[in-house]
Amino acid sequence: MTNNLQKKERTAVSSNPILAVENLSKSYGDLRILKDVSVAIEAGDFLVLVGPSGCGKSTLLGCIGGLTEVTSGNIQIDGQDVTHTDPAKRDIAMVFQSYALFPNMSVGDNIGFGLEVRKVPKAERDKKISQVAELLKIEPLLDRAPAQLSGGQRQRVAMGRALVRDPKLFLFDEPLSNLDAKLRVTMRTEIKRLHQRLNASIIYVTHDQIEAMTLATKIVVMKDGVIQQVGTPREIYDTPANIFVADFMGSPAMNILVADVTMDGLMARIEIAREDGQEPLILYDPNPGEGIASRPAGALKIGLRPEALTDLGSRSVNAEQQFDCLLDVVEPAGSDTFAVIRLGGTEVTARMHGDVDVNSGDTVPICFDLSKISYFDPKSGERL
Ligand SMILES: Nc1ncnc2c1ncn2[C@@H]1O[C@H](COP(=O)(O)OP(=O)(O)OP(=O)(O)O)[C@@H](O)[C@H]1O
Repeated sequence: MTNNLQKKERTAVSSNPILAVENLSKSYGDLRILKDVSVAIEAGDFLVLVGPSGCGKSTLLGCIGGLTEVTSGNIQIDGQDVTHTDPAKRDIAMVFQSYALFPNMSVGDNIGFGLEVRKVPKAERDKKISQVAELLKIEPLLDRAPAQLSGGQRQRVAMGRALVRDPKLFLFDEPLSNLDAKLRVTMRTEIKRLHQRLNASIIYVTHDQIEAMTLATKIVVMKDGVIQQVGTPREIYDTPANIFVADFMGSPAMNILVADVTMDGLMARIEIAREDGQEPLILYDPNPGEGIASRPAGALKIGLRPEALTDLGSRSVNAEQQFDCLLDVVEPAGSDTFAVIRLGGTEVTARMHGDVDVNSGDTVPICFDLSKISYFDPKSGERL
């Protein structure tokens, strides 16, 4: 049962997908880069592939785009098998990190190039170019050369070149990574707005988990060429499939600590060791779920997001689950203040309101909100 559930969580099954990748593997010699990857999206989905550097995101995108030949498996776009189809015949448009604009062509010609290659008549081409330029707010730039543009403007032109084609599928490979932090956030919002307006089907690669959370309708988390979890941003954040996902998605990361978990009536009693001979922390989870209720008592790993450890009076916390904790380090971050506490043999992060007056070395009451606690197998790291 658990295995089936996990399997279901790790593949996205869809009845009428615009893209379906089935059992895809890619190797270079003996090096297995993608291992039996299956994923599908509906038209209008914004799928973000996220994972650490080298996990195979770009390779997967390359296979979908036809730039990388697959070793085994199958790729369908809108019901057509394109596994071995030439990239130009897949009805997709790609936007890369490097933008790859033609330096000797004007912005307008860059945007229209794909249409010209497809022998679209000039009048129709010009109409589409100006529509896209209006959409991206780059009309005044159409006669300029790429060298005369800022990074953000180049990024828009690269997007314009993709948008003008109106393809079945857009592929984006880290399109914002060359931009400075502020512009990244602005462009992120613009891409999201564009997606909402056009309802385009997008596959987007990033190693930035905030970009993934903010843009995606569906996230695929990868590690070492294997899909770890497929889900909405909320599912991935609230119910990570394993400790890797829990740790990778969210900033600061989810606190993972060792605890002794026993059933006490219908509640789970969670005992967390403290340092310096202090009494252990005893917490109660009223809704531990069948997976925990039916397990023998023993040590588990539990996951609590920083916002589940908070100051009194903030958010909806149960004041009964409140303990004095020594704040090792306090890090004010404007709207939030983060505090590091030593618990369960590790350092955990509490997220407090930015206006609480606390300093490193203070001992203050911290409330534990267990409504979104995660339990993980201590050996495999899988969600229980
Ligand atoms: N042509 C190739 N020959 C051999 N190994 C390759 C080749 N292309 C990619 N790799 C390896 O495949 C793995 C996955 O690379 P890929 O670019 O897909 O990762 P990624 O998740 O997109 O990483 P990043 O976020 O750093 O771009 C890496 O270990 C890389 O070294």
